[in-house]
Amino acid sequence: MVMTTLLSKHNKKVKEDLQQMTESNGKTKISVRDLNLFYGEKQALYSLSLDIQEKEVTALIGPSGCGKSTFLRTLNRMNDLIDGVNITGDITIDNENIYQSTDVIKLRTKVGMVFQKANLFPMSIYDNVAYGPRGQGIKSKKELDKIVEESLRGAAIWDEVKDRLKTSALGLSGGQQQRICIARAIAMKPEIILMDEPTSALDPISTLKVEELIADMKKDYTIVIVTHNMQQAARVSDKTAFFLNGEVVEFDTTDKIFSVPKDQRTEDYITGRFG
Ligand SMILES: Nc1ncnc2c1ncn2[C@@H]1O[C@H](COP(=O)(O)OP(=O)(O)OP(=O)(O)O)[C@@H](O)[C@H]1O
Repeated sequence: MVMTTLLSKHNKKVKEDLQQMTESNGKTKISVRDLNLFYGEKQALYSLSLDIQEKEVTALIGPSGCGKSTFLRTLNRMNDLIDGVNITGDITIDNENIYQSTDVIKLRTKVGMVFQKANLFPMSIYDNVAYGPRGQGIKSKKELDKIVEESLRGAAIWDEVKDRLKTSALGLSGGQQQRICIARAIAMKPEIILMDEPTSALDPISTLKVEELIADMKKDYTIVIVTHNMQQAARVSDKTAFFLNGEVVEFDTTDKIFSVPKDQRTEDYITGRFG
């Protein structure tokens, strides 16, 4: 009963947040054209083409193994770290082809990432958030204090941790750790944040908090999120791409995907007939 009330309150808040936010400004932030990806001989992505709009939340859904995480990782060239990966096609961010430019560090600063499991360092909350900015050469305590506070506020966790910034981040709950990971990403001042099933290891209450946070964050960031949770995609995203066997079967507004999908396979998936 308590959970039902919480959920309906949460759904209402997320919906209100979404409504309050101005309609997308219609600017394409990420443009993908004819993208193919091979792990050695094995093809994992087939001729993907889609445009991701600035300051929108785009959800990637589909059954296990259909290529969602692989695609997500192409957006900040994380697949470059895997031996034998071969990519053809184009991805441009702000009209710059990210596979032609060699500055991968700059790219990963602009395109931050939050993983399925919180992966904090065994150090204090403060040092976790300050880690990236320090790596960029910021030494002034005053400046770092400001970045840490702003990032923790941006990740909606400042009030919970402001009195224990110097204690170990690993002492926090899973949900809090995930929000620190989001703060750590924000501290790098990215424009795009990729999230790979960010709530799959979290309990329902922490999940709600992260979802509210995502809805709030899209005023500042372009967010691409992989999720297995269809309700989550419906709640937090503006656009949804349905992946199947390495292809994008359908990409449209989330409302349309969940109410009037064009492709029978999308309908079968979202109604739980397979997956
Ligand atoms: N490092 C890798 N080397 C070889 N094959 C890989 C590698 N990573 C993923 N694959 C394969 O690529 C395909 C797509 O995997 P991917 O993890 O992108 O799917 P997914 O939709 O994110 O799955 P899930 O929902 O289970 O996380 C799968 O067949 C997978 O086995």
